[in-house]
Amino acid sequence: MINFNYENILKLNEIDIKFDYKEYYNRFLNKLENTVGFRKAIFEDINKYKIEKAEDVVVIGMGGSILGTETVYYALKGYNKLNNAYFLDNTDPEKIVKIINEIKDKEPLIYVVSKSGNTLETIVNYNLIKKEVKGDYIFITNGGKLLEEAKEKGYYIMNIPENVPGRYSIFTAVGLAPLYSLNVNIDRLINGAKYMDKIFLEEDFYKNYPIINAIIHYLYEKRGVDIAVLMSYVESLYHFGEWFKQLLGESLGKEGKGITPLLSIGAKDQHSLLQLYMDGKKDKIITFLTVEKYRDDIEVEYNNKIFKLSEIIKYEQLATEKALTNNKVPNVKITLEEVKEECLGALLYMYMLQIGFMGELYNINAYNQPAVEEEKRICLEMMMK
Ligand SMILES: O=P(O)(O)OC[C@H]1O[C@H](O)[C@H](O)[C@@H](O)[C@@H]1O
Repeated sequence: MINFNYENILKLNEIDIKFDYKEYYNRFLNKLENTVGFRKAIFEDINKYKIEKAEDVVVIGMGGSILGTETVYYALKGYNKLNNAYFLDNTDPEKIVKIINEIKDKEPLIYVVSKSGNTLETIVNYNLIKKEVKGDYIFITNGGKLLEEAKEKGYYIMNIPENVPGRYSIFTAVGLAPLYSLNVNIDRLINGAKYMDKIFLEEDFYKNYPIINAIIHYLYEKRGVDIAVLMSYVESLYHFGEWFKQLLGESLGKEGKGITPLLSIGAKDQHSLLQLYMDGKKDKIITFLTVEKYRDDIEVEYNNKIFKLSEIIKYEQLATEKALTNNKVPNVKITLEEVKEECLGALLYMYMLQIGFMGELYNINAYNQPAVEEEKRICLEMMMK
């Protein structure tokens, strides 16, 4: 289903991964049992999220309230029989007006997703949709202006467990309800997370993917390697990168600490950023994201030899990995069997566990984001002058 390979880290032998992690691990398990709910969420009865399916589904949200849903939808779109999704996840007028023009003659199912219920962009986009589009509404929110609106209008309301932070909430109503409406098999998504949970409980540290990847990144960051490059050789996982960016950046970027996420797509970025990775500052660790099997393939001739395109991109990934290792650039590799619900569920949950555990290693709160409030205050003062 999913494999994590860190042989190149062992080859470089620059860090001692025989790290005494048990105290941190037990503290993390305890936190997941008693204060942070994203692990408990995967064991909930998910039938409560199966509200209805719809040909056209609008999702209005920001950050953790929409990035996970986009990740799964765009990864599967075109291969699974999915319904039409329209994501209002920004305030770019060109993007939003285009979407409104696409849906104004349809009668979509509209999800308004916001844990706080007070996010500016989500309220603004809801106000636009309310004015321009006829449809049925489902609100997924715990409070604020949007909960008041939903109650006043009598809309269907779903809540998010208070102890599940937004960027860790894909396996709650936030992701599962809209994905069900879009015809994603959410049972298989959760099964993938449960598969990863078994790996997370693995006593053998060297097989515990999220823990060992956390320790590798932590020990390398201590050596000044504080940029985590996610280099995906699967373009349909582009939105996973956007989700990963928020999870890593917002969870660990505190108290002057943090690791900077940097997204790359292979093979393209071999022609744009590889020079920097190979011969620039040695401050990056590369995570390759690959698949055993692409869902499409085609034969092509090169230098009088016939290849499958999947063979070529795999040679390119392996060559990049080898060149980086030769140049002592640390790198690890995650390989999905293929892009399907189970593998996506396992991947998303692996990173929640990895980054949550890194919060334990750094002894910081990986679940809040106090620093984002200042911008909101300044923006509101400017807008309401
Ligand atoms: O779900 P909401 O309350 O609307 O929050 C949406 C997003 O905005 C906040 O400002 C935080 O930066 C994110 O962690 C959060 O996911």
